[in-house]
Amino acid sequence: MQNQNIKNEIEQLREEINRHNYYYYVLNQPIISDDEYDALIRKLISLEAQYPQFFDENSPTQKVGSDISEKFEKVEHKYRMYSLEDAFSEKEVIEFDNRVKRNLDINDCLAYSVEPKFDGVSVNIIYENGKLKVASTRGDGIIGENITKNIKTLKNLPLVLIVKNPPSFLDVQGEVILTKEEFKKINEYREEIGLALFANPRNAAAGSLKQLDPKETAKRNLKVFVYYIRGIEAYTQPKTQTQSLQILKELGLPVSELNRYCKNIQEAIAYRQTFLKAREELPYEIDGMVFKVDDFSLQEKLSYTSKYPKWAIAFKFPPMQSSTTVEDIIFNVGRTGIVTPVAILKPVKIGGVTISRASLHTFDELFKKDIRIGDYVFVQRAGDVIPEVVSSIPEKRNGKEKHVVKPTNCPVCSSLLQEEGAYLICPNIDCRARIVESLKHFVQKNALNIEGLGDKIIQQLVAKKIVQSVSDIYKLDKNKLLQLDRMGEKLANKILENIEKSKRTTFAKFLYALGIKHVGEFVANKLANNFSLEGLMELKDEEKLMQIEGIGPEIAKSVVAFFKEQRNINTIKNLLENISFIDNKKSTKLLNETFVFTGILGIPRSKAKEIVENLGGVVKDSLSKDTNYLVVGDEPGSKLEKAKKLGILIISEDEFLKLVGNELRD
Ligand SMILES: NC(=O)c1ccc[n+]([C@@H]2O[C@H](COP(=O)([O-])OP(=O)(O)OC[C@H]3O[C@@H](n4cnc5c(N)ncnc54)[C@H](O)[C@@H]3O)[C@@H](O)[C@H]2O)c1
Ligand SMILES: [Zn+2]
Repeated sequence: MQNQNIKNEIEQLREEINRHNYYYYVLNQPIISDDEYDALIRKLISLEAQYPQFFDENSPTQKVGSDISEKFEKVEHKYRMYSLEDAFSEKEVIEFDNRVKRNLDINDCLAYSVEPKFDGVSVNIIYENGKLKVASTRGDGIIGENITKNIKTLKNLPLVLIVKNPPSFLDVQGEVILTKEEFKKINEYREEIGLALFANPRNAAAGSLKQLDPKETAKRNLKVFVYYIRGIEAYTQPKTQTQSLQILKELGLPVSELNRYCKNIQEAIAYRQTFLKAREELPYEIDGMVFKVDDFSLQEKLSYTSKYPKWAIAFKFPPMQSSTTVEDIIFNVGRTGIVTPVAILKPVKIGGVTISRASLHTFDELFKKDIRIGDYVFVQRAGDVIPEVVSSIPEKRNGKEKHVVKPTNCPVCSSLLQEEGAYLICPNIDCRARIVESLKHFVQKNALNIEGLGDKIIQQLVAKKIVQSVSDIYKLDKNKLLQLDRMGEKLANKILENIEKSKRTTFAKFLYALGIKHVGEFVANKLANNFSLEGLMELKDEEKLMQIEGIGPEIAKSVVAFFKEQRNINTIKNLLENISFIDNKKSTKLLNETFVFTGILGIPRSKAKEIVENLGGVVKDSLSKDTNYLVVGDEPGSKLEKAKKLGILIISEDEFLKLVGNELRD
């Protein structure tokens, strides 16, 4: 009886996973997040291992998920296409390394080719006598779909190999991907015309690649990276994965710059570690690093399971996306009066952080995305920005979900709200919510950095009318602070000390702290570099502002309007009774010098960038002839070699800090 129950459970799991495979691979519209899917797979793997009597070669644990639709002509692969085994912890990876060594009966270290695991669509591409002949999708691994016409629209893939004697036959595998930016654009467009949104760039890439009309594919700006040579004739035969990647590069095919040969598993793990944060700055998604046993003769000995090579493992990153339910949608009044809908979520862990609210940006977006209270949604976190709701999952509705109604009055001060373009605005400058938000912004780390003045304290200060404008912060004293709940001597002293410290700041930080609409840190720096405070107050129109690169009409308009408002001028004057600027004038120490960074630095990259920009320099992501300095941290990437070739000045982090001098003192 017990066995019957287990069998049922296994079968139900298989059925459920197959259903999700269909949503994911064929429709490109998953209804659960990848981590939920991975959990189902893991559960099934463990049950199947425990109860081998229920083995089934058709189980989704034994086969790659098939993306075969009825839309395209079929192609039989010359070489079978596999998936990859996953690992989620260092322990699992070490186990893998040990298992491989055991199977090979060796004790020495194993060298690996470590490569980014692109989160895209697997494709097989065949060149004959240097010409692109056929391209196909993975399909079920044995038979794929012919997407040659679509692949030919990819701009970074050569149709002809430009080497003197190209191989007579070349069979490669790679990944078609979409940049994060392009993904956003596609979803914005779909939102506009009322189509279901893609949950992530991978699904969007798959949807874009498998368009019946190649012209549609061409519009999507897809890219491909190749990572396997599966067959090559009349050309150098690679003996290792590292050599294969070199040959691919030499043939002019797009190969990732992030691939690296690592002489043992520790080095491989350490290299992957450097991408935990760095991946957020890459223009496309990678969801892990693939470790491949480098030596082909060893690969051959290890061979394959029915689903993946036994010589490779994907060491995944914690996912940045998950799904959860919307428990409520509330209206938040920002410091500029803009009212935004915010989703209150059933708490969910994403990339190690618990998320319980997510922005919905504007009401237009909320309605277009059709997010309802009670909905299941995909939620995404990127870097330090506020998490956002990507899309709802209508398949999971039960009919009890509630639509949101646009408010007519400010939820805080009850003023009648006004429509301004895409925005809904509380026009009351004295609205308590606006003051609270202005204060929160003002004391932020990147603004005037007044630690200790937390949200709860600010709310009390405003509710008790002790503070009614940002400049009132400088009128605070111990007596006033001690009127607040949960305020002790010690905290009060600390806050006053920090307020004192904030009185010396840079002009750029001051401008940013004012909370002018559309003026973030970047624009504040630009303004500070080009204008004095008087200059900004004297602006008659937008023209002068718009001559500055990076400042468009909308920003310019908002800046001019801000300095025209007498209330704001008064606030500035009151603030300047206490605040003075250091480095008020733009430093020209590094004027127009170009910097590129590589490897891990002791200080955050953002900080290094800020320092350079404050001194008039420029930071770029990639090297060119015009680069002046390459700053090298620990474990530098391929940029180091390239810089040597280009004859660029290479300096260490210490040298860099010396070069920028005092700028680091906070
Ligand atoms: N949310 C859902 O409903 C759902 C459903 C099905 C699958 N999925 C997701 O898809 C995963 C399974 O998909 P999969 O079988 O394609 O496996 P995978 O995406 O986890 O890994 C295998 C693939 O990685 C790709 N890859 C990228 N870079 C590579 C490199 N440098 N070298 C080699 N291969 C590289 C290849 O295309 C290969 O096929 C699941 O773990 C899950 O995250 C989600
Ligand atoms: Zn209001």
